[in-house]
Amino acid sequence: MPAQILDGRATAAAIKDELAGRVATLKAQGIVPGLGTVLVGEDPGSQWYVGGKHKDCAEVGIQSIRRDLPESTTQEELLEVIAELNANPECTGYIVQLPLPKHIDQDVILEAMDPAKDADGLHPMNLGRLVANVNRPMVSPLPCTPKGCVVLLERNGIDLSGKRVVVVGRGVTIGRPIGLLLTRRDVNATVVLAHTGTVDLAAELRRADVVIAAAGVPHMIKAEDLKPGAIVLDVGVSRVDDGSGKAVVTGDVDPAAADVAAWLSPNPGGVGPMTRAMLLANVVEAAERQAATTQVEAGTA
Ligand SMILES: Nc1nc(=O)c2c([nH]1)NC[C@@H]1CN(c3ccc(C(=O)N[C@@H](CCC(=O)O)C(=O)O)cc3)C=[N+]21
Repeated sequence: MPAQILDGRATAAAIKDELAGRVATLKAQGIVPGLGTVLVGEDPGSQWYVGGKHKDCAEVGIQSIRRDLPESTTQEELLEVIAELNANPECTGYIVQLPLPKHIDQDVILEAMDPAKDADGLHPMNLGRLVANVNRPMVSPLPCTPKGCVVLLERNGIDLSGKRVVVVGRGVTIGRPIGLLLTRRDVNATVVLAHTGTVDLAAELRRADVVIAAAGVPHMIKAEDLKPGAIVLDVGVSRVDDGSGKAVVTGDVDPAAADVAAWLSPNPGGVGPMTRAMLLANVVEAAERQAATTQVEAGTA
């Protein structure tokens, strides 16, 4: 029996409907959530992602603020834009689209953001709160892609308690943080973090109840490496030539995995839309935190 599909588009659409209601509640309290995006350079993929975020915002009633800067922007100039968004009251949360050009130090930029406005959950303070396990919606944001993976499984009724999860890839946006979410008591999975230095990845994959493929290597996860009945999340995104000179989005998982897995998140159509929905959720949560603080200060809580 072919794998059941973890439909990220449908799950994200349901979440966006719920968020639209929360945005309306905030607006009734006089708070308008606003997402800022900072894009440096002209990479078509990055431009497409940023455009998508603004469309998503419009759909749920979040205002959006866009800062598109040329490739030649210096680190100092970018830091000025960060300072402006930190101070801008209309911007309740923002993201800096990654990757940044090579002449800019990503860590310096992320650290300069106001952690309370970090819609991606990638500020070192917020990642630190995740490590310290003090990270709850009313405290600070979670990174969007890891959160999107966990919510996609949850909303499809998949319980990870006691399951052996193999994460492939150690990048900061997914591979590194996701194990911290999956090993919380409320999720309760056991996690192996595999990477390019892993000896015999196939052996690790064969023992995995759940595979989270986030390496960014097209079709590296083969059907024959999977345990029959595995749950497979295809997170990696690559753009490859389809043979006619057209670039198509390709995941890390060979499509033949659908014959072996019990559940499969397709790519596109799986974790990507969930990442976008979680960004919106982070913006709404940040505005809700702001609303709660304002009420406490006004003595109306
Ligand atoms: N600061 C920052 N935050 C990010 O969250 C971030 C980033 N930088 N840099 C790039 C990666 C990648 N990423 C995706 C978001 C949505 C889809 C997505 O929605 N994809 C659709 C369509 C794919 C297509 O057709 O191109 C899908 O999977 O169905 C994919 C990938 C966010 N990232």
